[in-house]
Amino acid sequence: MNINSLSNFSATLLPPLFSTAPTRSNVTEKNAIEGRNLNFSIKTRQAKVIPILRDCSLRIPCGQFWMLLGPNGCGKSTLLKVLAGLLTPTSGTVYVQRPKSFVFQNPDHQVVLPTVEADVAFGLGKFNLTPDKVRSRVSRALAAVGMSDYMQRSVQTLSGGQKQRVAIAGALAEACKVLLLDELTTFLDENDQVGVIKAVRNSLDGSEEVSALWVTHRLEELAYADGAIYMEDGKVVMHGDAATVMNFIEAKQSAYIKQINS
Ligand SMILES: Nc1ncnc2c1ncn2[C@@H]1O[C@H](COP(=O)(O)OP(=O)(O)OP(=O)(O)O)[C@@H](O)[C@H]1O
Repeated sequence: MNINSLSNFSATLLPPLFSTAPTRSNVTEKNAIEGRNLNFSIKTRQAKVIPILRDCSLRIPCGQFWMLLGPNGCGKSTLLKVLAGLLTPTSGTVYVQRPKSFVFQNPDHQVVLPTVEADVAFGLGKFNLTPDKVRSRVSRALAAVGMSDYMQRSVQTLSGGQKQRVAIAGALAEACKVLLLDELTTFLDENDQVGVIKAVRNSLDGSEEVSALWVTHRLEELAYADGAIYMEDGKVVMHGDAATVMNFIEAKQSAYIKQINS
């Protein structure tokens, strides 16, 4: 069943995760990402305030691969952009380990240089590294995403999934601690979907330092995750280990099917 069918089905609200806002002194060092009581609203031209995120709290431990799920329009991308610092929350507080990197849904917005090697090396210009160090970082990052054999390839000849993996390698080469990944598999065929998701899993498994939050509406992708957050209507309604969240969503699906059949 498509997860979008559940959007109007009632959800259990969680008790608050935190009693205080995260600051440099009270943030849990073992967490890569913490958001507390995040609200985000937009104002229309008629000055009407529309809430998009409502009191969202979340906590993602270091070194883990988490997914953010929920029906279309529930606020997943908005929450990810708030965590990335691309949007400022109306209220609430955010802590995300640095350096962090946001990988877009459309790799053509991110993979821009002529060859794979040049593209992955692009972000390293600011570090003043020797050519040998640059090459070594690029090789390691491409190995982590299973793209070592593509170093000299023209990016124009890559599939969508391979471009996504190059974009992820670019973030890894810069020693990013947190990857924020926005619906990377939406436009990919099944092979490329699995390739990209395994590339992220592999890059985390090879380093305890990297954590990732992956936005998706494909329930089957939860099989690759350590933990997950399920949202509806701008709210976080469930978070925890991947199996618990999977059970929660499946129970909602069963209850929904029963309801429409009764
Ligand atoms: N700048 C904006 N102006 C008006 N509405 C917005 C704006 N940004 C987001 N929204 C609305 O906020 C809600 C959440 O959008 P968001 O893109 O975060 O959802 P999503 O869960 O990522 O959706 P999808 O799965 O379809 O990508 C949607 O109803 C969207 O139309």
